[in-house]
Amino acid sequence: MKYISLLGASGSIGTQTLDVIRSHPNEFQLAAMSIGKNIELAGKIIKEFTPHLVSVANKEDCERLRQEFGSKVKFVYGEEGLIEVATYPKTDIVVNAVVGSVGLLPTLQAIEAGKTIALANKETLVTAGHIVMEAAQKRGVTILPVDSEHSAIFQCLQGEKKKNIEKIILTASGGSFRDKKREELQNVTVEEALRHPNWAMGAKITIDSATMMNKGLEVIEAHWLFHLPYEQIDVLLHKESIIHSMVQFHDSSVIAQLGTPDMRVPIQYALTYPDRFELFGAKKLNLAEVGTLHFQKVDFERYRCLKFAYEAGKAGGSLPTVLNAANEEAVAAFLNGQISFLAIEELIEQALERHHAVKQPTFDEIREIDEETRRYVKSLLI
Ligand SMILES: NC(=O)C1=CN([C@@H]2O[C@H](COP(=O)(O)OP(=O)(O)OC[C@H]3O[C@@H](n4cnc5c(N)ncnc54)[C@H](OP(=O)(O)O)[C@@H]3O)[C@@H](O)[C@H]2O)C=CC1
Ligand SMILES: CC(=O)[C@@H](O)[C@H](O)COP(=O)(O)O
Ligand SMILES: [Mn+2]
Repeated sequence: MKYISLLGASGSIGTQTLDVIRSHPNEFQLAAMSIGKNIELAGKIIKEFTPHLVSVANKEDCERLRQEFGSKVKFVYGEEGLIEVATYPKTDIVVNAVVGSVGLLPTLQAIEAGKTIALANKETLVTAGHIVMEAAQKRGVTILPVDSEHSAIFQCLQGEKKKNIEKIILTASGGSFRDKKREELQNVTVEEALRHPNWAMGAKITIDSATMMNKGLEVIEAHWLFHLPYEQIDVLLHKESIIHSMVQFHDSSVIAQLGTPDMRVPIQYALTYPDRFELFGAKKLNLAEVGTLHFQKVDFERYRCLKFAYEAGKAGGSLPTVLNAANEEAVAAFLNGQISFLAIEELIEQALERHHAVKQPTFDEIREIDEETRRYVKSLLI
């Protein structure tokens, strides 16, 4: 039996992780979980999975749940609550499926506690990759990728030597506006931006896919996970999201991982690794039915956020922290109807341009820069 702590249980990755746990009751048990504000769903999950420990975002919701469930479950809240879930003694694997850089501290604490990490929360590695990877290495902790592209690369690299890699190729769907030219993006709506062609995901990542910042964050995530320089990380447009990513080796052989778009595959792989279990209800890939796959070079002027991410990643230091924090605030402002779609990239560009980079930021410096960047972007909205 593997005991699981699930951070972000009420989200898109969180609920799909619960699907995986539900279908393998003899292998997995939900020991602890966190949700943000979705108390109604929290109640349902508690009744079905009976975790021992539950964290919510605020004190009021924590009190409400205590009254409803009594002392059968321990309820905690806020950042301390997230840390308690991430370090729960009985837990073997922490699935980090919260959205945003709020995932950083619980990840670091889980590493300190020696937990295996199944990481969906890409913002953690973008904002503080050097700290997270160093901590994991020192503590001998494994970080298993959940993001579909990184899981694909991880699967392609099983049994391979790093020295033989020519490059990795992250595939990108192009997001909701992949068929639109840049000049057609002036007046696009939130509703249109939230219609991803291939994946049903949380709101923030769906907007990131539309701006292609998602791919930018993934490039930085791949740099840290696979210890590769940015020159060995390529992005290729592939609108069907059937090839989840590929590795090209020096002998010119290319290994790809394919499948119908279903996040339960990489989630389950992280939980069963190095084994594989049956994935109940999965739609098996039938290439004869699919017929044709499409590929296209990325235009960095069309997708400026991807360019910013490569630049910030290569420059390193505190720039990825600024990129991430500015993006989180800009996307939230777009989702709230405060700014236009194209203003997202303008705000990020402004935040990056004014920042005086710190070379090897400490955890405290990252926190400070993250908060300061958010204040700056918010000040531009007024
Ligand atoms: N969805 C997908 O298919 C994929 C997602 N990812 C990555 O996985 C992560 C999660 O994405 P996704 O599941 O789509 O996101 P969702 O928005 O669907 O879910 C986010 C989860 O985080 C919780 N949460 C949000 N803010 C806070 C906070 N301040 N404190 C504590 N909990 C919080 C939410 O709680 P509540 O809703 O209760 O408020 C929810 O449980 C992201 O980093 C994303 O980039 C990567 C690959 C694919
Ligand atoms: C499912 C997943 O991993 C997402 O990150 C997905 O990659 C989004 O698709 P695009 O960013 O390629 O549009
Ligand atoms: Mn992805």
